[in-house]
Amino acid sequence: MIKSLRLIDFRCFATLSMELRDRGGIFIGDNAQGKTSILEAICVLLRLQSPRAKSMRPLVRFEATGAGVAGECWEQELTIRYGRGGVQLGIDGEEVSTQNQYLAQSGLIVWMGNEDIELVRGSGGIRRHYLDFLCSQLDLGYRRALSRYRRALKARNVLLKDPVSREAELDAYTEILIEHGDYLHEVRQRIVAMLEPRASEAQSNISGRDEILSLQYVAGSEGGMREALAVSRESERRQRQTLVGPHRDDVKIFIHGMPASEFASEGQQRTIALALKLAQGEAIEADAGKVPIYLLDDIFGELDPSRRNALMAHLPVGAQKFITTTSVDWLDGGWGEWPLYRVCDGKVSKWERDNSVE
Ligand SMILES: Nc1ncnc2c1ncn2[C@@H]1O[C@H](COP(=O)(O)OP(=O)(O)OP(=O)(O)O)[C@@H](O)[C@H]1O
Repeated sequence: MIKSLRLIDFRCFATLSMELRDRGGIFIGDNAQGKTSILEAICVLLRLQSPRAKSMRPLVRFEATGAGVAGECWEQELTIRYGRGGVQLGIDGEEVSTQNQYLAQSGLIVWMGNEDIELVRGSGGIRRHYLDFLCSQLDLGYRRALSRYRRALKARNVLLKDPVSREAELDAYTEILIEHGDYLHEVRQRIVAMLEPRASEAQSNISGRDEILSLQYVAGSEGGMREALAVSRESERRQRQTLVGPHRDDVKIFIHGMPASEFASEGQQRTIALALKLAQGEAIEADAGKVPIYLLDDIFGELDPSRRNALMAHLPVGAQKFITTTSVDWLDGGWGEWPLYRVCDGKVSKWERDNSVE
């Protein structure tokens, strides 16, 4: 659970300091007021990663030179400072030297956003990103393996493009790809196997129908990295790039045995995306033994009332959940027990219930 959040020069917030409740809360406001930025800050604080920025730089308030995020999470004080000297991480006032050390203690999350529909109809890269975010929360070695794999892949592709053959160097990078590629493959395969039954059940629950969802992990390195690289050696020389490995993995999604990207309606695709995220939360709980925090960024507008209510009913009761929305009308008066906040122009105040029909 996150008990408090403090921001300095983060996105549109010059400063923000707020206590958070165990249940979570609903942040209500017009567009471009700062709602998503609050959820983003929680995501950064817990996972050192923003769902919409590749680096920390865009998170710094326009006029400022650095940004800070801090909060009490699972009884520890987490701090992140970002400025000219880079990123500084702290837990309970002690500086933490590596991101992995910080992430091992920080906390787990599920992010749900409007763009999640791309999990179903977008490219394989989007599904790999979804898997990477989940796998790195469940496997401590995953992030390191992924970053070493990516670096070796990049270097190897440069060598393959070089007209001068540099076999010894190529072989050295091949070994790194094999070591980390097989590791990534094993973790992804295990996690997809955990996801499938959970996603399938969530799909039936949210749709309220017998919609059969199935997943298939398609490895980009059939038969293991060493064999796959040996088989593709001639083709990769011709095409001048590494053709096999986890960077080519995908997760195929089927509804009633048919590819969901081609056969599912938009509403079904949104439901599948939600089911994948609910499955993510359950997999985290089963594997890590911790209930993740759920961050739901403005997803209710696109769902019909029955799917909205089904989603609310299937979010784990004991989990802390933070939701952003432009209006609470869809809650249908069911907001009685939710802490409600108004977000306006980079400031947060208590939502006055009398305003709820604005
Ligand atoms: N680095 C930054 N510094 C200052 N302001 C920023 C920065 N990055 C984004 N903003 C601005 O912060 C404001 C709030 O953005 P945010 O995405 O949090 O809004 P929101 O309330 O979630 O809006 P919506 O409902 O449209 O999703 C926007 O006006 C955005 O342009």
